[in-house]
Amino acid sequence: MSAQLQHVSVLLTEAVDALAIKPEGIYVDGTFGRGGHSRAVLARLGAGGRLIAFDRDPAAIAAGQAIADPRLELVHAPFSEFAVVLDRLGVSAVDGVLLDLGVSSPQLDDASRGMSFRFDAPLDMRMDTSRGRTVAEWLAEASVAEITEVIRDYGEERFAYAIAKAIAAARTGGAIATTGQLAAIVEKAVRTREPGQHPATRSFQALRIFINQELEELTTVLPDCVARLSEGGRLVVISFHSLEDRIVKRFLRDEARPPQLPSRLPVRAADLPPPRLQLVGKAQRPGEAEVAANPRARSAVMRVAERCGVAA
Ligand SMILES: C[S@@+](CC[C@H](N)C(=O)[O-])C[C@H]1O[C@@H](n2cnc3c(N)ncnc32)[C@H](O)[C@@H]1O
Repeated sequence: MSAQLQHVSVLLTEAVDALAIKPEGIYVDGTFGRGGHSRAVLARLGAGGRLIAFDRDPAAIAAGQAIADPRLELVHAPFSEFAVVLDRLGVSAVDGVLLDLGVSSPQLDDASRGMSFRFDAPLDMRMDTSRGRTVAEWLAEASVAEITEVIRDYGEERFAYAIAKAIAAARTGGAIATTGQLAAIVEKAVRTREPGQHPATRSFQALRIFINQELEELTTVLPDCVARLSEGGRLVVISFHSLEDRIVKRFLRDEARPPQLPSRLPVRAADLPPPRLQLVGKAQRPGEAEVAANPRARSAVMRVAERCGVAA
């Protein structure tokens, strides 16, 4: 791997500590990336432990082949297939799940992935390059209303409609095939610049989240993780933007809330199912030293919860 295409794991020690690893346990790393967290989990597992690591990016799975460890099972699949994959592997319960969401540095820094406006490259943005539509393909067909909705909802971009109209106007003259073309179109349509931020930042983030269905993936996997955690098992989630963190925060809060008694029905609190999770500590953010060493860590937020007693 070239020095440029490495990934520095965020909250590495904190996340692995939060998993409270039992040496003989079964763990899932839902986002293998370049395996920084996975290696640290393996280092704490005993000979009988097991780690199942997912990544939807074939390049991540290929990089992981370098780890020759019989305790590690690498799975090329989106983590929304968590339950199906665990069934296929004959695993009914696990002792911990880690999700380190979003994209890896190699995905952002490899120009050919088309995720960044820093390079001029084919407009792709898929994490899983083996399937699905590229952003260029989607932009060729989407309506102005659809493009507006994506850029507004996933990029929280004020100028979403102006950008969508500019995209629709530009494509009449030929396909928008490269990151450079898209960045130039967005730059002209955005009327007020945010200090220290490229005008295309929000639009690129929005299109990446949309094309990879990142929020749907997260919404699908969270309940499946809880359903498969053994008693005392930990769920550790690191998010990188407010849309993801909001989903994680609300999900954990709702799962940890004591059941609400219906006011007019004759139901006793003891008859209601207990909460499935309890929160472990508060949301944790990287310290100044970590952010100084790895600026991509600056927006990270880690939340941890533990599975409560599992009913027999
Ligand atoms: C932030 S990186 C993880 C880095 C990793 N923890 C490490 O230390 O090297 C996120 C990784 O998760 C993968 N990923 C993101 N969403 C995914 C999903 N829904 N299913 C499977 N993999 C996903 C990406 O392809 C990327 O490789």
